Amino acid sequence: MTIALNKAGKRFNRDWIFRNLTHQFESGNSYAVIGANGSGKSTLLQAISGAILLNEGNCQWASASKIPADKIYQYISYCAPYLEIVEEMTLHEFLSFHEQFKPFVPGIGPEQIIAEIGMEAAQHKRIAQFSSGMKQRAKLAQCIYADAPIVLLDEPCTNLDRQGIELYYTLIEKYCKKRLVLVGSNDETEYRFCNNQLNIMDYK
Ligand SMILES: Nc1ncnc2c1ncn2[C@@H]1O[C@H](COP(=O)(O)OP(=O)(O)OP(=O)(O)O)[C@@H](O)[C@H]1O
Repeated sequence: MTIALNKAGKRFNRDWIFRNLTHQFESGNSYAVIGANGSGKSTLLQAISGAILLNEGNCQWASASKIPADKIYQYISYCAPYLEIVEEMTLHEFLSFHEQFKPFVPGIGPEQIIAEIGMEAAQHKRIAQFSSGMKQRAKLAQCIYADAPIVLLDEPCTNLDRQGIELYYTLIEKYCKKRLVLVGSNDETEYRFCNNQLNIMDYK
């Protein structure tokens, strides 16, 4: 999988968030998108996901052949604080529901995921009753266990305690090595495994 940004630019009203951004991202690599609060990390991840349009330049996605923009969501798994989860469901229901749209990595189902993320005791509790750290574990699980070649993680350790952060590293190590991973963050804890860095401040 490759993602190629070519002279990409995004503005909201008259404010350019980034401009003239040319960069190639490849499977088997992990990229930290860094920069101060409000610099445009989430905006860039959303543009790469195809959720928002660029104002100049382009983003091209390719596997064996070019992937059209309206199909790229099938190849992407996304975890971010601004993405909601269905809180009326229990964790088990939520994972089973999600699996119908995007299958999990082969051989893994909701039960095994719940065991691996250490949430057996909470699996039949409504997500609305979860703590913020438990919700984040559920979001990470839904994202990382999905069998998608591109993994976009925006502030992935939000609300996680030390054990939650260890779990995050374990999931990255176990399931993300061959994928294309982008982490939007200004906290090194979240992106210390990344072998590439892109500072959004360089594209102002
Ligand atoms: N829909 C929108 N309409 C107008 N401005 C927006 C919109 N979304 C984001 N912005 C602005 O774009 C800029 C970049 O925001 P973005 O959320 O991408 O930053 P960030 O680097 O992810 O920040 P943080 O580290 O705080 O999460 C900010 O000034 C923000 O106010």
